[in-house]
Amino acid sequence: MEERVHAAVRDTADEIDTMEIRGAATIAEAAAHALRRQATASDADTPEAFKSELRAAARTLYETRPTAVSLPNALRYVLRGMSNTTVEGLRQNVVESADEFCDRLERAQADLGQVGANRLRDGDTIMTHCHSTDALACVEAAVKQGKHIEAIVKETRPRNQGHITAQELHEMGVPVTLVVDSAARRYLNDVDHVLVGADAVAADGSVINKIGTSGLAVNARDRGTPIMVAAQTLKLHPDTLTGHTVDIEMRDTEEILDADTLAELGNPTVRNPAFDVTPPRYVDAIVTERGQFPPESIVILMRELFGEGTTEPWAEP
Ligand SMILES: O=P(O)(O)OC[C@H]1O[C@H](OP(=O)(O)O)[C@H](O)[C@@H]1O
Repeated sequence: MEERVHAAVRDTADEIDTMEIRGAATIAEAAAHALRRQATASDADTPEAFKSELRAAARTLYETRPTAVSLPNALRYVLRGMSNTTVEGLRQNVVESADEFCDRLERAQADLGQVGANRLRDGDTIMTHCHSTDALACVEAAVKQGKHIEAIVKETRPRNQGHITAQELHEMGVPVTLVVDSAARRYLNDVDHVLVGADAVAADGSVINKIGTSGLAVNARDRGTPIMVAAQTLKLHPDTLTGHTVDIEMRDTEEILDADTLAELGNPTVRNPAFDVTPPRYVDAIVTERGQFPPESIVILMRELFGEGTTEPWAEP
Protein backbone atom coordinates (compact mmCIF):
# COMPACT_ATOMS: atom_id res chain seq x y z
CA MET A 1 0.00 0.00 0.00
CA GLU A 2 2.73 2.46 1.05
CA GLU A 3 4.43 2.43 -2.36
CA ARG A 4 1.26 3.79 -3.93
CA VAL A 5 1.60 6.90 -1.78
CA HIS A 6 3.49 9.59 -3.68
CA ALA A 7 6.85 10.73 -2.25
CA ALA A 8 5.53 14.30 -2.03
CA VAL A 9 2.69 13.10 0.21
CA ARG A 10 5.14 11.23 2.43
CA ASP A 11 7.32 14.38 2.61
CA THR A 12 4.32 16.45 3.69
CA ALA A 13 3.42 13.81 6.28
CA ASP A 14 6.99 13.92 7.64
CA GLU A 15 6.93 17.72 7.79
CA ILE A 16 3.64 17.67 9.72
CA ASP A 17 5.02 15.01 12.06
CA THR A 18 8.19 17.01 12.81
CA MET A 19 6.20 20.26 12.97
CA GLU A 20 8.05 21.99 10.14
CA ILE A 21 4.47 22.36 8.98
CA ARG A 22 2.39 23.25 12.04
CA GLY A 23 -0.71 25.12 13.15
CA ALA A 24 -4.11 23.57 12.58
CA ALA A 25 -5.12 25.58 9.50
CA THR A 26 -1.69 25.32 7.89
CA ILE A 27 -1.66 21.54 8.41
CA ALA A 28 -5.08 21.29 6.73
CA GLU A 29 -3.97 23.34 3.75
CA ALA A 30 -0.80 21.27 3.34
CA ALA A 31 -2.83 18.05 3.49
CA ALA A 32 -5.20 19.27 0.77
CA HIS A 33 -2.23 20.22 -1.42
CA ALA A 34 -0.69 16.78 -0.83
CA LEU A 35 -3.87 14.96 -1.93
CA ARG A 36 -3.99 17.19 -5.02
CA ARG A 37 -0.41 16.19 -5.78
CA GLN A 38 -1.25 12.49 -5.33
CA ALA A 39 -4.11 12.92 -7.80
CA THR A 40 -2.15 14.78 -10.46
CA ALA A 41 0.78 12.33 -10.27
CA SER A 42 -1.32 9.15 -10.16
CA ASP A 43 -0.94 6.60 -12.96
CA ALA A 44 -3.80 4.43 -11.66
CA ASP A 45 -5.60 2.78 -14.57
CA THR A 46 -8.99 2.16 -12.97
CA PRO A 47 -11.27 4.44 -10.93
CA GLU A 48 -11.10 1.93 -8.05
CA ALA A 49 -7.29 1.96 -8.05
CA PHE A 50 -7.29 5.77 -8.14
CA LYS A 51 -9.67 6.05 -5.19
CA SER A 52 -7.74 3.47 -3.23
CA GLU A 53 -4.50 5.42 -3.81
CA LEU A 54 -6.10 8.63 -2.61
CA ARG A 55 -7.40 6.89 0.51
CA ALA A 56 -3.95 5.46 1.23
CA ALA A 57 -2.47 8.97 0.88
CA ALA A 58 -5.16 10.36 3.21
CA ARG A 59 -4.36 7.69 5.80
CA THR A 60 -0.62 8.49 5.62
CA LEU A 61 -1.37 12.16 6.27
CA TYR A 62 -3.91 11.40 9.00
CA GLU A 63 -1.50 9.26 10.99
CA THR A 64 0.90 12.16 11.62
CA ARG A 65 -0.69 14.15 14.46
CA PRO A 66 -3.88 13.17 16.27
CA THR A 67 -5.35 16.31 17.83
CA ALA A 68 -5.95 19.02 15.20
CA VAL A 69 -9.28 18.01 13.65
CA SER A 70 -8.65 20.36 10.75
CA LEU A 71 -6.53 17.53 9.31
CA PRO A 72 -9.26 14.83 8.99
CA ASN A 73 -11.79 17.55 8.12
CA ALA A 74 -9.56 18.61 5.20
CA LEU A 75 -9.01 15.04 4.03
CA ARG A 76 -12.74 14.33 4.21
CA TYR A 77 -13.57 17.50 2.25
CA VAL A 78 -11.22 16.62 -0.60
CA LEU A 79 -12.07 12.91 -0.80
CA ARG A 80 -15.80 13.60 -0.64
CA GLY A 81 -15.45 15.36 -3.98
CA MET A 82 -14.56 12.09 -5.77
CA SER A 83 -17.84 11.51 -7.61
CA ASN A 84 -16.80 10.90 -11.22
CA THR A 85 -16.66 7.46 -12.81
CA THR A 86 -13.44 7.77 -14.82
CA VAL A 87 -9.84 8.23 -13.69
CA GLU A 88 -9.56 11.57 -15.49
CA GLY A 89 -12.85 12.72 -13.99
CA LEU A 90 -11.78 11.69 -10.49
CA ARG A 91 -8.45 13.48 -10.92
CA GLN A 92 -10.35 16.61 -11.86
CA ASN A 93 -12.66 16.13 -8.84
CA VAL A 94 -9.71 16.01 -6.43
CA VAL A 95 -7.95 19.00 -7.99
CA GLU A 96 -11.14 21.08 -7.82
CA SER A 97 -12.03 20.00 -4.28
CA ALA A 98 -8.51 20.72 -3.01
CA ASP A 99 -8.46 24.16 -4.64
CA GLU A 100 -11.94 24.92 -3.35
CA PHE A 101 -10.94 23.80 0.15
CA CYS A 102 -7.92 26.12 0.19
CA ASP A 103 -10.00 29.06 -1.10
CA ARG A 104 -12.65 28.45 1.54
CA LEU A 105 -10.04 28.22 4.28
CA GLU A 106 -8.53 31.56 3.29
CA ARG A 107 -11.95 33.23 3.04
CA ALA A 108 -13.09 31.75 6.36
CA GLN A 109 -10.04 33.14 8.08
CA ALA A 110 -10.60 36.60 6.61
CA ASP A 111 -14.30 36.57 7.62
CA LEU A 112 -13.49 35.28 11.10
CA GLY A 113 -10.90 38.06 11.42
CA GLN A 114 -13.61 40.68 10.88
CA VAL A 115 -15.81 39.14 13.58
CA GLY A 116 -12.94 38.92 16.06
CA ALA A 117 -11.82 42.47 15.26
CA ASN A 118 -15.26 43.78 16.22
CA ARG A 119 -14.68 42.49 19.76
CA LEU A 120 -11.43 44.46 20.07
CA ARG A 121 -11.52 48.15 20.93
CA ASP A 122 -9.07 50.89 20.07
CA GLY A 123 -6.32 50.85 22.72
CA ASP A 124 -6.88 47.23 23.84
CA THR A 125 -4.08 44.94 24.98
CA ILE A 126 -4.37 41.25 24.18
CA MET A 127 -2.53 38.28 25.62
CA THR A 128 -1.73 35.40 23.26
CA HIS A 129 -0.64 31.81 23.72
CA CYS A 130 1.19 29.80 21.04
CA HIS A 131 0.82 30.87 17.39
CA SER A 132 -2.58 30.85 15.73
CA THR A 133 -3.26 32.20 12.26
CA ASP A 134 -6.98 32.41 13.13
CA ALA A 135 -6.22 34.52 16.22
CA LEU A 136 -3.80 36.75 14.34
CA ALA A 137 -6.40 37.31 11.60
CA CYS A 138 -8.54 39.06 14.26
CA VAL A 139 -5.69 41.35 15.27
CA GLU A 140 -4.78 42.09 11.66
CA ALA A 141 -8.37 43.06 10.85
CA ALA A 142 -8.56 45.27 13.95
CA VAL A 143 -5.34 47.03 12.96
CA LYS A 144 -6.72 47.54 9.43
CA GLN A 145 -9.82 49.11 11.02
CA GLY A 146 -7.39 51.69 12.47
CA LYS A 147 -7.41 50.37 16.05
CA HIS A 148 -4.27 50.56 18.17
CA ILE A 149 -3.68 47.12 19.67
CA GLU A 150 -0.84 46.02 21.94
CA ALA A 151 0.09 42.44 22.79
CA ILE A 152 1.57 40.47 25.64
CA VAL A 153 2.86 37.28 24.08
CA LYS A 154 3.57 34.10 26.03
CA GLU A 155 6.65 32.32 24.73
CA THR A 156 4.87 28.92 24.85
CA ARG A 157 7.35 26.32 25.92
CA PRO A 158 8.63 23.87 24.88
CA ARG A 159 8.64 24.89 21.19
CA ASN A 160 8.36 28.66 21.66
CA GLN A 161 5.73 29.27 19.00
CA GLY A 162 5.17 32.59 20.82
CA HIS A 163 8.29 33.81 19.01
CA ILE A 164 6.48 33.43 15.67
CA THR A 165 3.50 35.33 17.11
CA ALA A 166 5.78 38.12 18.36
CA GLN A 167 7.39 38.45 14.96
CA GLU A 168 4.12 38.48 13.02
CA LEU A 169 2.52 41.01 15.39
CA HIS A 170 5.59 43.21 15.05
CA GLU A 171 5.20 43.05 11.26
CA MET A 172 1.59 44.27 11.70
CA GLY A 173 2.87 47.23 13.73
CA VAL A 174 1.59 45.86 17.05
CA PRO A 175 3.88 46.64 20.03
CA VAL A 176 4.81 43.32 21.69
CA THR A 177 5.88 42.39 25.21
CA LEU A 178 7.20 38.82 25.35
CA VAL A 179 6.87 37.00 28.70
CA VAL A 180 7.72 33.52 29.97
CA ASP A 181 4.65 31.32 30.39
CA SER A 182 4.74 31.46 34.17
CA ALA A 183 4.52 35.29 34.11
CA ALA A 184 1.10 35.25 32.46
CA ARG A 185 -0.93 35.75 35.65
CA ARG A 186 1.26 38.67 36.70
CA TYR A 187 0.50 40.48 33.44
CA LEU A 188 -3.21 39.65 33.14
CA ASN A 189 -3.94 42.88 35.06
CA ASP A 190 -2.76 44.79 31.99
CA VAL A 191 -4.82 42.74 29.51
CA ASP A 192 -8.28 43.42 27.99
CA HIS A 193 -8.66 40.10 26.12
CA VAL A 194 -7.00 36.73 26.10
CA LEU A 195 -6.97 35.71 22.43
CA VAL A 196 -6.08 32.15 21.44
CA GLY A 197 -6.72 29.74 18.58
CA ALA A 198 -7.92 26.13 18.69
CA ASP A 199 -6.86 22.78 17.33
CA ALA A 200 -10.32 21.36 17.95
CA VAL A 201 -13.60 22.48 19.47
CA ALA A 202 -15.81 19.78 21.00
CA ALA A 203 -19.60 19.62 20.84
CA ASP A 204 -19.91 20.73 24.49
CA GLY A 205 -17.89 23.88 23.70
CA SER A 206 -14.62 22.64 25.21
CA VAL A 207 -11.59 24.09 23.45
CA ILE A 208 -8.59 21.91 22.72
CA ASN A 209 -5.54 24.11 22.21
CA LYS A 210 -1.83 24.32 22.99
CA ILE A 211 -0.85 23.06 26.44
CA GLY A 212 -1.13 25.93 28.90
CA THR A 213 -4.32 27.39 27.42
CA SER A 214 -6.56 26.00 30.17
CA GLY A 215 -4.40 27.42 32.98
CA LEU A 216 -4.34 30.79 31.24
CA ALA A 217 -8.13 30.69 30.85
CA VAL A 218 -8.69 29.85 34.53
CA ASN A 219 -6.43 32.72 35.58
CA ALA A 220 -8.12 35.08 33.14
CA ARG A 221 -11.56 34.12 34.46
CA ASP A 222 -10.29 34.76 38.01
CA ARG A 223 -9.28 38.26 36.93
CA GLY A 224 -12.45 38.88 34.91
CA THR A 225 -10.52 39.10 31.65
CA PRO A 226 -12.57 37.91 28.63
CA ILE A 227 -11.28 34.85 26.76
CA MET A 228 -11.82 34.81 23.02
CA VAL A 229 -11.11 31.69 20.95
CA ALA A 230 -10.61 32.24 17.21
CA ALA A 231 -11.53 29.01 15.44
CA GLN A 232 -12.91 28.69 11.94
CA THR A 233 -15.52 25.94 11.55
CA LEU A 234 -12.79 23.64 10.21
CA LYS A 235 -11.78 23.23 13.89
CA LEU A 236 -15.16 21.83 14.95
CA HIS A 237 -14.74 18.16 15.83
CA PRO A 238 -17.58 16.09 14.35
CA ASP A 239 -16.76 12.90 16.31
CA THR A 240 -17.52 14.67 19.59
CA LEU A 241 -21.17 14.87 18.49
CA THR A 242 -21.38 11.13 19.10
CA GLY A 243 -19.56 11.08 22.43
CA HIS A 244 -15.96 10.57 21.29
CA THR A 245 -13.26 12.47 23.11
CA VAL A 246 -10.33 14.23 21.43
CA ASP A 247 -7.00 12.44 21.52
CA ILE A 248 -4.30 14.61 23.13
CA GLU A 249 -0.95 14.27 21.38
CA MET A 250 2.01 13.30 23.56
CA ARG A 251 5.23 14.53 21.94
CA ASP A 252 8.85 13.48 22.30
CA THR A 253 10.38 14.44 25.63
CA GLU A 254 13.52 15.61 23.78
CA GLU A 255 11.52 18.76 23.03
CA ILE A 256 11.89 19.53 26.74
CA LEU A 257 15.28 18.05 27.72
CA ASP A 258 18.08 16.37 25.80
CA ALA A 259 19.14 12.86 26.80
CA ASP A 260 22.37 14.03 28.55
CA THR A 261 20.57 16.56 30.76
CA LEU A 262 17.92 13.98 31.50
CA ALA A 263 20.61 11.53 32.64
CA GLU A 264 22.23 14.19 34.86
CA LEU A 265 18.85 14.65 36.56
CA GLY A 266 18.62 10.92 37.31
CA ASN A 267 16.28 10.16 34.41
CA PRO A 268 13.01 11.42 35.86
CA THR A 269 9.83 10.61 33.99
CA VAL A 270 9.12 13.48 31.60
CA ARG A 271 5.72 14.11 30.03
CA ASN A 272 5.16 16.36 27.06
CA PRO A 273 1.46 16.72 26.19
CA ALA A 274 1.04 19.12 23.27
CA PHE A 275 -2.51 20.23 24.10
CA ASP A 276 -5.02 20.62 26.89
CA VAL A 277 -8.77 21.01 27.23
CA THR A 278 -10.35 24.26 28.38
CA PRO A 279 -13.90 23.66 29.65
CA PRO A 280 -16.59 25.90 28.12
CA ARG A 281 -17.21 27.82 31.37
CA TYR A 282 -13.81 29.50 30.97
CA VAL A 283 -14.47 30.67 27.41
CA ASP A 284 -16.44 33.83 26.61
CA ALA A 285 -16.74 33.56 22.85
CA ILE A 286 -15.78 31.24 20.02
CA VAL A 287 -15.24 33.39 16.97
CA THR A 288 -15.86 31.65 13.63
CA GLU A 289 -16.45 32.77 10.04
CA ARG A 290 -20.15 32.19 10.79
CA GLY A 291 -20.15 34.71 13.62
CA GLN A 292 -19.36 34.49 17.32
CA PHE A 293 -20.87 31.82 19.56
CA PRO A 294 -21.02 31.28 23.30
CA PRO A 295 -19.24 27.91 23.68
CA GLU A 296 -22.40 26.16 24.90
CA SER A 297 -24.22 26.87 21.63
CA ILE A 298 -21.48 25.74 19.23
CA VAL A 299 -23.23 22.36 19.04
CA ILE A 300 -26.05 23.95 17.03
CA LEU A 301 -23.59 25.03 14.36
CA MET A 302 -21.92 21.60 14.46
CA ARG A 303 -25.20 19.79 13.84
CA GLU A 304 -25.94 22.11 10.95
CA LEU A 305 -22.52 21.47 9.38
CA PHE A 306 -22.04 17.75 10.09
CA GLY A 307 -25.46 16.27 10.78
CA GLU A 308 -25.17 13.49 13.33
CA GLY A 309 -21.55 12.55 12.66
CA THR A 310 -19.09 11.54 9.98
CA THR A 311 -17.08 8.60 8.75
CA GLU A 312 -13.29 8.36 8.56
CA PRO A 313 -11.95 10.44 5.69
CA TRP A 314 -10.90 7.36 3.71
CA ALA A 315 -13.99 5.25 4.35
CA GLU A 316 -16.01 3.99 1.40
CA PRO A 317 -19.08 6.20 0.94
O1 LIG B 1 -5.05 27.06 12.78
P1 LIG B 1 -4.27 28.06 13.55
O2 LIG B 1 -5.16 29.13 14.14
O3 LIG B 1 -3.13 28.65 12.75
O4 LIG B 1 -3.56 27.30 14.77
C1 LIG B 1 -4.32 26.66 15.75
C2 LIG B 1 -3.46 26.02 16.80
O5 LIG B 1 -2.47 25.16 16.21
C3 LIG B 1 -1.30 25.19 17.04
O6 LIG B 1 -0.83 23.91 17.34
P2 LIG B 1 0.65 23.37 16.89
O7 LIG B 1 1.66 24.48 17.02
O8 LIG B 1 0.50 22.84 15.47
O9 LIG B 1 0.93 22.23 17.86
C4 LIG B 1 -1.67 25.98 18.29
O10 LIG B 1 -2.21 25.18 19.32
C5 LIG B 1 -2.67 26.95 17.70
O11 LIG B 1 -3.48 27.59 18.66
